[in-house]
Amino acid sequence: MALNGKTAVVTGAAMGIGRSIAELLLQNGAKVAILDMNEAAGQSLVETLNKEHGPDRVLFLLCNVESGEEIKAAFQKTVETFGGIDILVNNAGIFNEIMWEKTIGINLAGCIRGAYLVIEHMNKLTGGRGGVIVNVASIAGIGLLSCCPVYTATKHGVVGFTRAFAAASVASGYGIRMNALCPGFAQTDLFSSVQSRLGQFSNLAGANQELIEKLGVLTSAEVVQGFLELVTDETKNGQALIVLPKEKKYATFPVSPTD
Ligand SMILES: NC(=O)C1=CN([C@@H]2O[C@H](COP(=O)(O)OP(=O)(O)OC[C@H]3O[C@@H](n4cnc5c(N)ncnc54)[C@H](O)[C@@H]3O)[C@@H](O)[C@H]2O)C=CC1
Ligand SMILES: CC/C=C\C[C@H](O)/C=C/C=C\C=C\C=C\C(=O)[C@@H](O)C/C=C\CCC(=O)O
Repeated sequence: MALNGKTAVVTGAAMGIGRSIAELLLQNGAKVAILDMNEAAGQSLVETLNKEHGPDRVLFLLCNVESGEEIKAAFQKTVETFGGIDILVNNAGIFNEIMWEKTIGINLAGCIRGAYLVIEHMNKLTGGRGGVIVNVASIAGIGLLSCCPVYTATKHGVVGFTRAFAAASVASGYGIRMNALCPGFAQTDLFSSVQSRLGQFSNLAGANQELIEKLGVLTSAEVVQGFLELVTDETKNGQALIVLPKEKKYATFPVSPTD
């Protein structure tokens, strides 16, 4: 899929990894709707991006991905403004083992909510032109982080949802691809606040620090290397792309646990 002239929606894009994804899409000729619950940061980013990329290519929409109504309204506004939705990036996420139900509601349910609500705009069976969804998971969606079982569970959930949705979309003829981006640690506000948001297993903060030192820390700009491949390469569907400071690789899964 060539990006020039396409429309993308990126959740949680006012800062961090989502912001870098929105910037990359704009640099490649797409129009971008930035959805976020941080209005001040979102508005300020749009002003900056309008100056860099010219007017009428970027839109900020206040949206909490915990609300299906707000996501639905944001998608509708995007369609009215840009004429459709070709790309959805479910990026909004939090790290909070204390408020663990909220973590599930945003990281996993938010991603499912976005995907199910964008189907009506993309589904080829109902007049849509198809599209691609990228879910920002984590390598905690492939391996484990013992200091944060809930965060790990949400990201494993996102990877499982991605693989099953991708297969279901092919089997149903929707024309919608879905892939997961699985970065290691990245220097963002979420990463900086981890220590204060560990809950039940905050005693394992030291082990986590050792893992951070072993794996290294990415910049947001490095994280999004590989993102373009998941969007543009039409052969990529149901894939989980791991991004670490020194390598990028696709996760491999057993064909079937019963084989
Ligand atoms: N920073 C890291 O080490 C890694 C982060 N990730 C994932 O990347 C994604 C982005 O994380 P970061 O950029 O690090 O976080 P961040 O905290 O820097 O940015 C997150 C953005 O999402 C927005 N947001 C949070 N909750 C929201 C909600 N309910 N509705 C709408 N917007 C909401 C925030 O306002 C913020 O603009 C998350 O899904 C995270 O789990 C994955 C791997 C590594
Ligand atoms: C603390 C969370 C910070 C940012 C969130 C984020 O999504 C980043 C995750 C980055 C790393 C995930 C690491 C996964 C590691 C593995 O897969 C394990 O196999 C590594 C082996 C042992 C770790 C044991 C432990 O966690 O104590």
